[in-house]
Amino acid sequence: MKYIIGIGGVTNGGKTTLTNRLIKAISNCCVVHQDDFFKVNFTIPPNPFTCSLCVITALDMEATVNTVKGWIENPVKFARSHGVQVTPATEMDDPESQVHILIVEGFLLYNYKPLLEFFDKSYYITIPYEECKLRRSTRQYTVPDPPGLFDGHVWPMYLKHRNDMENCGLPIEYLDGLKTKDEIYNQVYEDIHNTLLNRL
Ligand SMILES: Nc1ncnc2c1ncn2[C@@H]1O[C@H](COP(=O)(O)OP(=O)(O)O)[C@@H](O)[C@H]1O
Ligand SMILES: NC(=O)c1ccc[n+]([C@@H]2O[C@H](COP(=O)(O)O)[C@@H](O)[C@H]2O)c1
Repeated sequence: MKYIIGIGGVTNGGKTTLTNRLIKAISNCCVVHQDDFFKVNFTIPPNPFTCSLCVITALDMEATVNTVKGWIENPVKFARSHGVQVTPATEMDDPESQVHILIVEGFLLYNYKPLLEFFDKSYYITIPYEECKLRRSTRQYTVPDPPGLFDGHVWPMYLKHRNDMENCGLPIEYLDGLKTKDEIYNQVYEDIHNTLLNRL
């Protein structure tokens, strides 16, 4: 069995934090980080007024989809090539009975149609404006945000994409990013167990 879980959400909502805890706790679990598919030149500081950083065209989404397809084709090979240990299958095991999970994590997961069909679960972390601005102001990106980027580009783009996403047709499960890291992790871990892993 193969399941793909989306952890989407606002920048600095806690996607990476949650993902890192889940991959440690779940066996045979690989991850794809959308941030690894940026095709933007990060040596130039973004201009708050002409910035095109937080948009889908800043990302190589085709490559993201191909990476997901690579995992679907052979999760064991994918795991090995990404340094993830897989539980050894015995000769008696039916290969289909082994569970493999892929987490796809990123801020624009549900805004690219060709990716949508792959998700078995679609989580989305939200935090309010003030908290997001505060967390982003202390985050160390390759190129620091220039003054005005958050209000001029990052937050308006988030609102636009979130609005667009609501019509994507997926049953999105919203997570309150103001809860503690433990609370969010426990909520998602239990939900994954109850809805996916206990199906077997
Ligand atoms: N539930 C939480 N409560 C408070 N701070 C959090 C929580 N989750 C994450 N953080 C903090 O917010 C910042 C961004 O977290 P991160 O997981 O990198 O977010 P994202 O991947 O969504 O951009 C980090 O400093 C992290 O420690
Ligand atoms: N300035 C940089 O070096 C840089 C690099 C990669 C992503 N980003 C930002 O990261 C955000 C998405 O990633 P997070 O959801 O992990 O914050 C986007 O808002 C984008 O602006 C910035």
